[in-house]
Amino acid sequence: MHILTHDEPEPGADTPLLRVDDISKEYAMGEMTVTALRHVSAEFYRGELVVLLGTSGSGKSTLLNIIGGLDSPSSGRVFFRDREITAAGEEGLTAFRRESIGFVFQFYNLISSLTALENVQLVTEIASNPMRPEEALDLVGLGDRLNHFPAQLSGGEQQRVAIARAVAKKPELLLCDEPTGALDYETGKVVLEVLKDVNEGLGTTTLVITHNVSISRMSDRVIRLRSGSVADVERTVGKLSPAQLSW
Ligand SMILES: Nc1ncnc2c1ncn2[C@@H]1O[C@H](COP(=O)(O)OP(=O)(O)OP(=O)(O)O)[C@@H](O)[C@H]1O
Repeated sequence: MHILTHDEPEPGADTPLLRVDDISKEYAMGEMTVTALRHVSAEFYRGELVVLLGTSGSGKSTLLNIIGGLDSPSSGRVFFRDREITAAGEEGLTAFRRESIGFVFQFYNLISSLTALENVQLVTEIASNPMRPEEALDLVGLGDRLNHFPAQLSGGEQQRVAIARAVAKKPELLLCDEPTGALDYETGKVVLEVLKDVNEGLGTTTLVITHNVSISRMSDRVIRLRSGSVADVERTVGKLSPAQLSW
């Protein structure tokens, strides 16, 4: 049975890898102001797999983009270990994204004129301590598709190339925005298996945005957003593997 208990830090993992401290985000839309996030605080620990759950418009992507240094909050602070990334400046943010963060989006964002291997090489060439691109593609089960172009790959395979590209630089934090949103049920599960393997095999702290409550059962913790606020944080007891999930 799946039981959730209230949030407690993992034993021995009391220093968060990343901490979001009272962030709010407002967008000016002509005369109007849209509030995407309201006083959100959260902590993410090394090696965790955290699911960010919430209905459309609840602020999930905004939070993920701020965590990854793609966007900045209107107020509040974000710390990566003891470094305040909200005070980093453009150059510091670029280095943070390049070295420490891997992104996986719903639509794979591969370069169509480059092979799977070349798409991954784009990242490994600029990272300071990457794995070999072949190794990254092997990790996602695509060691035999190195020279395929995106159009010669299925949606699930393209998403696995995108995951290989994101993890090849050995980021400490992998941020995934609806990674199975464009995939059918079975293919989605294969992609979730790859994310689990990366999380467990490499110890990469992983955040996964989803609308799908069932996917939260493969997480260590679930953070639920509602109208831009954290509605609930729960630890998953009786974690399931993606193969055991159904929806
Ligand atoms: N660039 C922007 N300009 C104006 N408003 C924005 C912008 N980005 C997001 N918003 C608004 O902020 C709120 C939160 O958006 P966000 O994309 O973070 O939600 P979400 O939970 O990820 O939704 P979805 O599941 O549909 O992707 C929404 O009301 C959205 O319309």
